[in-house]
Amino acid sequence: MILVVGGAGYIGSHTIKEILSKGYEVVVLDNLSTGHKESLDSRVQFVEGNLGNEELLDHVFTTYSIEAVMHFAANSLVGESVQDPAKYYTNNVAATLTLLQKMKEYNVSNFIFSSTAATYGIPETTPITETTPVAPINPYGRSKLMVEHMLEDFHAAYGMNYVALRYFNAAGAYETGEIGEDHTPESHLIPIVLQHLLGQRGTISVFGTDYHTADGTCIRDYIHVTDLAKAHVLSLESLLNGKNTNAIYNLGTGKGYSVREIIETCEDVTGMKATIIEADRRAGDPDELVASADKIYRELGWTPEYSLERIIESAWNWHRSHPAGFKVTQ
Ligand SMILES: NC(=O)c1ccc[n+]([C@@H]2O[C@H](COP(=O)([O-])OP(=O)(O)OC[C@H]3O[C@@H](n4cnc5c(N)ncnc54)[C@H](O)[C@@H]3O)[C@@H](O)[C@H]2O)c1
Ligand SMILES: O=c1ccn([C@@H]2O[C@H](COP(=O)(O)OP(=O)(O)O[C@H]3O[C@H](CO)[C@@H](O)[C@H](O)[C@H]3O)[C@@H](O)[C@H]2O)c(=O)[nH]1
Repeated sequence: MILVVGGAGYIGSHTIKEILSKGYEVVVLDNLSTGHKESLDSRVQFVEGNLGNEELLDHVFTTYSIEAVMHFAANSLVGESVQDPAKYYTNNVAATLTLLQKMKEYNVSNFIFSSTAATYGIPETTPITETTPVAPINPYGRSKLMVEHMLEDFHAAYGMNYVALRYFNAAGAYETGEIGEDHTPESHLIPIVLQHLLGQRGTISVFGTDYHTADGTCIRDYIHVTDLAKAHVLSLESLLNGKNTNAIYNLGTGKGYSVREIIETCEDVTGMKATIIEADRRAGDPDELVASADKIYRELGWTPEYSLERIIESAWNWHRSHPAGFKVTQ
């Protein structure tokens, strides 16, 4: 059985679909702080509660025969992490340490971790490889890097095997449209643009038009959530079959798109016109973040399948059919 911590969230719920399709059983631990019970596949077992709760973890590890843990649970708003770093170090670092200690106690030694491109901070070169120096510039990125360091040390000292996946910008929705992204507040560009086109937001603010990029707006690498999910399954199998014991991989497409290009592609996909406002830069946004995902291709054969158009089409399918997110009953 695979324990998916944070499985009621956006990326976790999509990854569960892929894990189940490979025949594994899943138990989810989630406190529903940002996740949605409605996003959970009916085949999973669900335990509601906090991952930092030792008694609850005792219950989970004694009730289920866990062979690996996937850990998606975290707070992940960069701005909030600057305002309230204690929340980030408590939930993303301290609670994760409790989980790792319990895994050690119960001899569960396979761990897959949701890390982030935010560990690189403002990189000097592009595309970013796993050997590009890490230098996070906010508490969110630092909290993720701290867990990566813990994993390195737990691997060396206790034989904990892990894969840390540094996601670039997760986007899109499940192909059937039954689950998708539903964050409150929503901070991510693509859902914001689509919500605007659905009439749910008056305008879109473009944060900064004087970056060192061709059109002056920030460039990011948008990766479909199902492509991310498939990388998790390959990582899981590489741990279970002993091919991997400790690895860090970037997960991106290798293609960068500017904020303006994203808005234009949303307009093309929907056939609608957006109203934009050129706003100030958002603190802590690097000019350009584009991944080299060669390492995971070489080692695990992973390659992303979704183009930007298909990412946005899938997101549009979700937002149109669920204008209020999971609050709508189908
Ligand atoms: N969305 C992105 O673009 C992106 C990019 C890089 C990294 N990440 C990382 O990927 C992971 C998943 O991101 P997401 O967008 O799916 O986030 P999300 O907020 O949708 O999902 C997180 C889930 O964890 C749960 N959770 C949080 N704290 C918990 C706790 N203490 N105990 C139990 N459950 C808890 C939430 O209820 C939620 O269901 C996060 O770790 C995030 O930092 C996301
Ligand atoms: O209303 C908006 C929202 C965003 N942006 C811009 O759009 C780009 C993408 O922003 P967003 O979708 O918020 O993603 P990122 O800030 O790039 O962060 C995501 O990608 C990171 C890795 O690259 C992860 O670490 C984070 O968790 C994840 O939220 C950035 O240049 C933003 O300034 C706007 O111009 N207007």
